[in-house]
Amino acid sequence: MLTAYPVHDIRRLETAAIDADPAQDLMQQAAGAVAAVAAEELARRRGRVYGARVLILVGGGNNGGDALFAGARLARRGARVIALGLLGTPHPGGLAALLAAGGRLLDQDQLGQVDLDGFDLGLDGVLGIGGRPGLPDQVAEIARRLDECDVPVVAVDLPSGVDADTGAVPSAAVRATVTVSFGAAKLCEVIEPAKGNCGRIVRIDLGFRPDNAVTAIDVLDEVDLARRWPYPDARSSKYTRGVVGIDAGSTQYPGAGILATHGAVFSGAGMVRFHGGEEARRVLTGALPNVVYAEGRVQAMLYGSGWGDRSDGAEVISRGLDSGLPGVVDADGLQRLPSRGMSADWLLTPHAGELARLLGCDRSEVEADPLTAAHRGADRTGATVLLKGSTQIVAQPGRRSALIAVGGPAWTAQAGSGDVLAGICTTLLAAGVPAQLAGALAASVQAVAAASLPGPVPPQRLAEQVAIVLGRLQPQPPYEVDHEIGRSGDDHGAGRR
Ligand SMILES: NC(=O)C1=CN([C@@H]2O[C@H](COP(=O)(O)OP(=O)(O)OC[C@H]3O[C@@H](n4cnc5c(N)ncnc54)[C@H](O)[C@@H]3O)[C@@H](O)[C@H]2O)[C@@H](O)CC1
Ligand SMILES: Nc1ncnc2c1ncn2[C@@H]1O[C@H](COP(=O)(O)OP(=O)(O)O)[C@@H](O)[C@H]1O
Ligand SMILES: [K+]
Repeated sequence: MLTAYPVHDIRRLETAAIDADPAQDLMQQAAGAVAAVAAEELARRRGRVYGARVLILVGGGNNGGDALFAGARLARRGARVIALGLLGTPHPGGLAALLAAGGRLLDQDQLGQVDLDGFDLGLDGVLGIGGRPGLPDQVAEIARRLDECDVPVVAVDLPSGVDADTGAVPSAAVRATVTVSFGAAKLCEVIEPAKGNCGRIVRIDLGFRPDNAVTAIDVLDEVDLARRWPYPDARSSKYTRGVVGIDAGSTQYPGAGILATHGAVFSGAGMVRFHGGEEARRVLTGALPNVVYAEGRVQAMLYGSGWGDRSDGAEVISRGLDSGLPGVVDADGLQRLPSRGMSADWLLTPHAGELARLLGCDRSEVEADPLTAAHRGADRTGATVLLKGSTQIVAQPGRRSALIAVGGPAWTAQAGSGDVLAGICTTLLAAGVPAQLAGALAASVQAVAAASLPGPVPPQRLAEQVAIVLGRLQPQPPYEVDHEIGRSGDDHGAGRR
């Protein structure tokens, strides 16, 4: 699991690392790492560093200092390095090192002297964690031109212009080929759209020790998925595995109930009770005869997928809340949440458009800053929110931490995937997994299942793949091997030749 932090926590981790070893020179370590990554990039593209043309974009802070010291190292290896001083005064020590190594400094007025197309590599040292999102127009124009000319860019610590704290890209920002990130991961590395500006990420250990910051964002990987999934064991029964109740679909959208049921069954529900319409029942009876239609005990409920304009939706959800059981509200149910507020044990599964409607804002606002939107959704409703999309974020009401699920291929975004996902979420709630972890595990397993396939498949097939992936990931118990059994003792070996 990777943990990402907002800037104020990163500064705190940095201070602790410096206090622990005051003699270390973090800037030189950072510069050394940037130079090494830049050299690798140059070697890959043109065979060697010697003679390469390198442009450094230099801001007025320590980020520019890192870039200048890195540039000095490249200049000492024979690169022709030009630094463009863009914001404020360049770091004096870094500049002196670059000039001593044979590099040059140009200011913005001399930009006309350089042909951006002719550079083999750019180093982005405009802004680091001290940067406010956005770039002044002239800097934005240079960043845009480098991108247009396909000049590879190595970003120092983060791509300048992104919002390091949210992953938003409110206006212009550098698009990096590689980002050399120092110490701890920043939120912009793990949340779209900023994640897309980072390119490949190379993390450099500067001795920062992770801690349990209340604002930390945990990004799950396959190992976490396998470790945290509630696999049944010898003591399990269908009730400990969990009974899922599904009230989804409608005459207009019968498929949603069918797909949600596939999600619940193939993610390992102990039993599924289907409370949706007749059309869906007829299909399910043939496709999944294990599904039960009788009323009875359930341990978690799903509401809302494919409800359309169902008029009694708000009362149905309200009664579900009164029951004290955990529940999932998806799709059309999200517009029918009771005004008295929800419970953090409940999971809402909106995509950006649905969350925008809940918040009364534009979809673009949610897409531009999904982390903030997910937190607002949780605070506004009182429920846990799984915001779906290319970054799948699970936020809880009143908490600034969040979980991010494993990311999947973009083709997962298809009608019906959300219904399957809602069914998987409900299986996990029924098995007793808390809502935030349930949302993150469900979104992760769907993403891993999709990634394990060669290409797009319909959502019911994706649900089946979830079962295959869960089987593959299941940790094997550490069986004691009894070497005596089967060894050729007098009795056992008698019949063998
Ligand atoms: N503190 C440490 O221990 C280390 C810091 N390092 C580097 O230091 C960086 C942080 O340095 P700083 O705190 O100096 O911050 P930055 O280098 O990010 O720059 C901050 C400066 O830019 C200006 N500025 C911010 N946003 C702007 C915008 N949108 N438009 C125009 N000007 C803007 C600010 O007014 C300030 O002068 C890190 O990202 C990293 O690269 C590394 O050397 C490793 C160690
Ligand atoms: N660009 C993307 N890249 C990867 N996964 C995505 C992307 N967009 C959506 N997803 C995922 O695909 C699934 C489809 O969700 P959704 O759009 O809500 O489907 P539906 O419309 O059927 O409800 C979700 O798990 C979501 O997080
Ligand atoms: K930068």
